[in-house]
Amino acid sequence: MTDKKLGGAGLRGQSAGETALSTVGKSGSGLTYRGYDVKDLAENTGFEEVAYLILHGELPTKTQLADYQSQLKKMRGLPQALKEVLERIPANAHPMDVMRTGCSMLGNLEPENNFGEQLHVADRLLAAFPSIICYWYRFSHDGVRINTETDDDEIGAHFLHLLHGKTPSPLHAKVMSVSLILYAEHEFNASTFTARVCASTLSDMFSCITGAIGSLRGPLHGGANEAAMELIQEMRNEAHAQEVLLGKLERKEKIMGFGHAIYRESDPRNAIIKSWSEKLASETGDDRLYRVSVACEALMWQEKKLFCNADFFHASAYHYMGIPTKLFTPIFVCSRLTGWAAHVMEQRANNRIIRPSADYVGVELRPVTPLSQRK
Ligand SMILES: CC(=O)SCCNC(=O)CCNC(=O)[C@H](O)C(C)(C)COP(=O)(O)OP(=O)(O)OC[C@H]1O[C@@H](n2cnc3c(N)ncnc32)[C@H](O)[C@@H]1OP(=O)(O)O
Ligand SMILES: O=C([O-])CC(=O)C(=O)O
Repeated sequence: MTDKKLGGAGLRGQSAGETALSTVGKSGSGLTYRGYDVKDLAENTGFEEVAYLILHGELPTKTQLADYQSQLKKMRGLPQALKEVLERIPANAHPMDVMRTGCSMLGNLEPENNFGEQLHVADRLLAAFPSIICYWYRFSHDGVRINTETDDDEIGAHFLHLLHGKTPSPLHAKVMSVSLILYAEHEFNASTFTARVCASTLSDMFSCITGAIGSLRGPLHGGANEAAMELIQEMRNEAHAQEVLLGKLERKEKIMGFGHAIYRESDPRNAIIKSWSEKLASETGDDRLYRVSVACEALMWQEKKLFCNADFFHASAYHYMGIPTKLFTPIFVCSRLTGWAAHVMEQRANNRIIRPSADYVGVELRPVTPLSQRK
């Protein structure tokens, strides 16, 4: 991993624009949002404060935070037409497809009429995304039409409340808040870049976010937290974890939840979610998933110098809170929306259409053979 070549494929190592939103892997600070270290934010703030910071530029005062939370709480309801669409999506649909459709449908019902509405649209999506995914999940899996308007101040607690039908414990509410903070923003990652490319054509916010959801869906990006869960749930103990991983490495399979396009030695979000996963493991009294995850981390470093990215310990943490695996990546959407929307706004504020060039490697110029003569 240390002699990695930058540049070339995947635009790796090339700057594709400027941002004032975050730094990733800058020496001395693993990850910062608008100048604050993510560790500092995870220890000392809640997700709504971070969402406000990312979208507005500064942390809110106490009054601003209270106003923001009460404003978001009022925006959790879903229009009837959107609920009807969600009810028609089958239980075996991919939940990221549900998010994509839900976002797109809301854009039909409540379009962004002009860019002056961009912050309102971001807030609306922030409030509505947990409602969209949980309304669909509870209807398609449990046959119930839930009321999506809870009184929880925090989005993470609200999500768990909708999912489980009861107010979560303080520990679970805290872990959700931390998790949403960790996933909120990450510079020019694939999904954010998708949003910015879409924004650069002067498209609307819903289109930018819908496209970003599509990019996040893949297992090389946001989908890795679900893939990591599928990997660890089969592992009986540490020795079995080693055996499974060595077999995969031997077969040159990718291990989901490891490695990163930018970080070279560690992902600063990992230590944070790992420590919360450990707390959840001791709370539940079943630490198998945590232990096998730690064994995977050690083995991957020993064998390949590959480290856990943000997704790996999220798998066990979410599982310990009773969250179905298929909802892991949609939670990422509920958080990353803040980064996406802020990047869309930043792109719009100093826009030039994003249109790189390509190196042509196809056939030389040739004449068209008339259809009757083609073999
Ligand atoms: C929140 C997030 O989106 S974080 C990322 C989530 N994605 C994953 O966890 C999926 C697994 N990881 C990966 O596929 C990759 O590490 C990525 C997509 C994250 C980064 O890709 P790249 O920048 O191309 O990786 P990088 O250049 O560092 O890879 C170097 C070598 O390590 C290997 N490698 C990288 N990650 C892994 C992995 N998880 N398992 C096995 N081998 C790996 C690559 O195959 C590559 O070897 P090669 O040159 O022989 O093919
Ligand atoms: O930055 C990346 O390439 C992927 C990532 O970790 C994120 O989007 O959080």
